[in-house]
Amino acid sequence: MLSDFLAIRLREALQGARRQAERHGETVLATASAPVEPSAFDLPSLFASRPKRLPAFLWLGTGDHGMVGLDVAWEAVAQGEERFSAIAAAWRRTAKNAVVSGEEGPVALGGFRFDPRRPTSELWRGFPDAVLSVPRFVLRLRHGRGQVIVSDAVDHATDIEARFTALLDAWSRLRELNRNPDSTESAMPELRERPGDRPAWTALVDRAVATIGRGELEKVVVARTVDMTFSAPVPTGSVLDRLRDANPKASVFAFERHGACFAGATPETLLTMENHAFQTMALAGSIGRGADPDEDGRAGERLLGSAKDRREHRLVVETLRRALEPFCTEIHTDAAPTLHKLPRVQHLMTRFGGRVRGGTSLIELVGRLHPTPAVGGVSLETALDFLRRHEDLDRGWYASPVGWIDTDGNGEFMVALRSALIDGRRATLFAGCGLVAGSEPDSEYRETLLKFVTMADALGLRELAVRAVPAPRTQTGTRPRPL
Ligand SMILES: C=C(O[C@H]1C=CC=C(C(=O)O)[C@@H]1O)C(=O)O
Repeated sequence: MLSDFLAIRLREALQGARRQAERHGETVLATASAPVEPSAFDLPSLFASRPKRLPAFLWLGTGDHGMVGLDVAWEAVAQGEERFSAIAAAWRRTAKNAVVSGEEGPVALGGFRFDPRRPTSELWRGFPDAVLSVPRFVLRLRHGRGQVIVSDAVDHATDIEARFTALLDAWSRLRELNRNPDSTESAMPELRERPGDRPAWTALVDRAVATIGRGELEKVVVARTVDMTFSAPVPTGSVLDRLRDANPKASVFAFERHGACFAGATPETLLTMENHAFQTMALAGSIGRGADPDEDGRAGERLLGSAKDRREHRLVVETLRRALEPFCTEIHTDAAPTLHKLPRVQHLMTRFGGRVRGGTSLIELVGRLHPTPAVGGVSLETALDFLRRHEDLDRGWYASPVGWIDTDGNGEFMVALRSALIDGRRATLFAGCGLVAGSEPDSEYRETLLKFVTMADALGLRELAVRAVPAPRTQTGTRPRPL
């Protein structure tokens, strides 16, 4: 049962929303919230206990902010190049009219497709070009406090009492499920590389470097996938637990749609906004972690001193600055890149902060920034054209913005890296590398292995060998080869 307190607020919000819907002749979002004891819930287990096929959302930010959303009260879907402005406009209208009873208004979570001009493959069938959803039930933990937020969409004909009872019933069923999280049975993963993958990667990198050599491109980020198969359905709750525990500097996300779950632990902030203050970062240029502090320090120094990685990074910094300038009254950045050390890999990072002009929309600005040259390239159109022709892969939501927004327009969007699409007994893992003049297929290949490790580890694969074996330039074998 909902607490009496929340039940009173919910009925009040539903009634208010119905009056508003009668006045305006459109659907209105009703939201009620009340405090809960934060320690009563474990967010990954709550996510994992969702009934099959119920849409579910998980967001674990780098601070103490996390939330789980279950089911959908309101959703905007958009297709095509204008997807960001369409979603921004839909949210602005809905947020403005929402009827709120309690401290917290509705929170919407969503994601975007990397390139809407590429056809959607079977793999990403449940993930449209852009979706923003307000979950029906959200449990949000922030600053050591917890809130349950219940939302529903109401129109002039909604039977408020029937809706109220249905929400109470649904919530008590979900609370029951929270006590029975998914099985922790070992799903015994196997990771196989498809036989043609390594030569295809070598050919792709060679082609990109040749295109760069001809002066047609400065940088392009190419990506590849590996598949993991499991003897039983992937226990998502344990995977998300492991992602959270192993990646304290990353934001952990999971979006479950139509039975498939897109999840990851990404280190890259695309844009956060709070009361006109924004933050973003350039993250590009990578090297592995050393086995001990000395070796690790030397690897970091090599990365800081690598002309190739500095060029790869500088293009992101310059492009971000140019994209932000028209929208900002103030921008400050780190004077030089620093090392961002993650468990298996370290990156060059330049942080940006400042203030946006009044009226700037978080989602529209996210659309202006995406894709940065950390996942796309320079020049952007030539890089996208290169990827459309030569990258034999549907990126879906990988390398794209995922995040959340509230009714004041504050929120957080990350670039969905170090991620995988989990569907029953199969997971497809994604990783990419920035290529500039001087990039080499073998070392870029090893870099993708380092990037796969985040998800491979969480999915229970203990030893993803990151071997320094040079790739055979031609390979004709047909047997799958373990990595
Ligand atoms: C494209 C990815 O990483 C980006 C972010 C950091 C470093 C990168 C690099 O060094 O290539 C990439 O630009 C990925 O993880 O799939």
